[in-house]
Amino acid sequence: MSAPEEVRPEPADEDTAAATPPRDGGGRCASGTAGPSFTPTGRDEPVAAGALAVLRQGVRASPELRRGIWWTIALACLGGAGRVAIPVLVQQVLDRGLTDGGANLGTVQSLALMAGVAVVATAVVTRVTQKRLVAASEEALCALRVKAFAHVHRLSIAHQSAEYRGRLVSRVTSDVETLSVFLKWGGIAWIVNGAIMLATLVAMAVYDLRITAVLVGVMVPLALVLRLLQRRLGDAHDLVRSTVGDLLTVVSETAQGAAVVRAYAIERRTDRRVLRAIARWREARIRAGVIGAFLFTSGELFSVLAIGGVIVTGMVLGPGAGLTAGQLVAFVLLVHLFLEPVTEFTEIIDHTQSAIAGWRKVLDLLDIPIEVVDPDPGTPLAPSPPTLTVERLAYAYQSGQAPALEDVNFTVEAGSRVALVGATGSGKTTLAKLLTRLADPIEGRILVNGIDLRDVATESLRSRLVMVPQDGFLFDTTVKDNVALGRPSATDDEIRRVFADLGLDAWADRLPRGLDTRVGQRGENLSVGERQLVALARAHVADPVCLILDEATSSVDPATETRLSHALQALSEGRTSVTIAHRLATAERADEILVLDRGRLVERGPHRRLVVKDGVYARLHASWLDVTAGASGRR
Ligand SMILES: Nc1ncnc2c1ncn2[C@@H]1O[C@H](COP(=O)(O)OP(=O)(O)OP(=O)(O)O)[C@@H](O)[C@H]1O
Repeated sequence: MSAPEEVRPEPADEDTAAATPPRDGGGRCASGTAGPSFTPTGRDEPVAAGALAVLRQGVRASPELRRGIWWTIALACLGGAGRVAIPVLVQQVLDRGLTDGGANLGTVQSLALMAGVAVVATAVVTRVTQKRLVAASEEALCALRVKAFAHVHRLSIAHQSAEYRGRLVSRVTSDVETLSVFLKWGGIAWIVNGAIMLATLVAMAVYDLRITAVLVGVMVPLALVLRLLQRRLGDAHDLVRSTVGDLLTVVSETAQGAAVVRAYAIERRTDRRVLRAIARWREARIRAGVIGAFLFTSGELFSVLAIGGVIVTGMVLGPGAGLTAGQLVAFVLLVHLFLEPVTEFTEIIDHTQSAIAGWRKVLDLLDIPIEVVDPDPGTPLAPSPPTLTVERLAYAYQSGQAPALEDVNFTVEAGSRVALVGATGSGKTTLAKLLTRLADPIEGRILVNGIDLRDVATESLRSRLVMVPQDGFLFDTTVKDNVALGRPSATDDEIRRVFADLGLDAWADRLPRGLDTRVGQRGENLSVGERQLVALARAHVADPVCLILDEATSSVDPATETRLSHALQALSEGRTSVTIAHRLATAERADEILVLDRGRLVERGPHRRLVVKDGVYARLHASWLDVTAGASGRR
């Protein structure tokens, strides 16, 4: 593995190309045109939305932040006023309590008491303000995470590809996290520090207008420098957020594909890819850090210049300036109070820009339109096997891209078993996803018992029409719990009966701890075929009236193959089923076969008829026979 230092970012390398799909005019497409209207990566570059616009949108997206905010601001300003009051009280003690005739004990005592009360009250008010801020920001952050997570789940399948997963994780986790410091401190500090500086300026101007004017004069260039740097810092933080997303994408993909990486001995290439992503992230952070550091030192530098300016002006004006001893001391304290927020501002700007960059990314995610809108209330489906009618169906993942499905028409009779076959990339999975409404067609419609799928009540759709995906995703819990996900109310006996119905009871009994065997992360303790067995049991316990099945493509051992095919047959009994058939036997057993070729339905009919035609199915069948013969020859 090469050292990270040797790695240099290569903007136009293969990985960038892989991680950044071509942009199509910002990823948007006109309404009614093909495909989703957003390309997640398309927005990962700094966008034009200004910081204030992001803040406004952000607060709108997190109403928790507005709750009681005026009280918090009022308390924060009260705390600020308390801090400004101390120098004024000190001045009063010096000028009114200590006169030429000696100390005026009564005045000193009452002023000292007032100062004491001011100090305690300021501390209490500041603590209450902090508590309110922390509570409001944690509530807002939690709600924002939940909202972003829920949004990710409702996104169309075009946004759910593995390529974007890392970025989506980054949006829900680290991008939201950038808001934390800003919401707990930075946001309110803008208001409080601004108020303290204003109040201090007024107090100083009352004591001496000339010295105050010098102080302001020194600070004006700093304001210009800060403004200039702030924009650059914003861009730098935007880049940091984008590179974090890219890094998570590469790392999650590499971790998920660890077996393939090892199998093909592509560790070095994979390492290089990860290191390149790390290098891009590191460089982006360094750039943001350098600008942030420059900002901070600028604040320090101008503070020193301001103090110097005040001292020199004081000396030039001399004793004839007309300032009392108390006013002089108060003035020095006020200068200190004025400069404290100035240096703090440089830090706040850094946090603010980082938060704005993160917020922008999260808001962009929430901005991705939900294309599959739940009907309200929607029509429930009858509890009997439905007839499926597909009319002029078309779908494209991206605008401008060749459609994955085009002008597809067919009917699946109630209770019949249909096999979907076709070469890889012919559109089988896309059709299955449209049949289960993971996305809506861009043209045409799907009818279930004459009801447009878009009008079917969501709960009814999910319980009556179930999809068993190819990878049969399992959660890191027991076999029983994974099956129970199909119907959480299912009892242990019912789950055992499901395995018996599918002829899988003997297999389940042979598992190390029967149905209580843990399946590991993503079900990795089980083989691909066994995972699908559990997924079939899960579908059976849900007791749907219509099944959309995607057979596992990986070759499985003969015993599991037999179990799978028996279980599939038992599962589709008395149900309308559409199975993406990757196996000869499944296609042969179906009542009807639909043959897809480059997104179009090119043949349909029973096996015996299609196999004798000189068409796509006959060729597929011939190649299956070859593969099967080769496999049995090897055995
Ligand atoms: N998330 C996606 N974004 C963009 N294009 C996609 C996406 N998923 C699939 N496609 C494209 O849509 C077309 C149909 O893909 P689909 O997965 O439906 O084919 P398939 O017949 O199921 O293939 P296989 O048998 O290999 O699973 C292909 O050209 C594919 O590249």
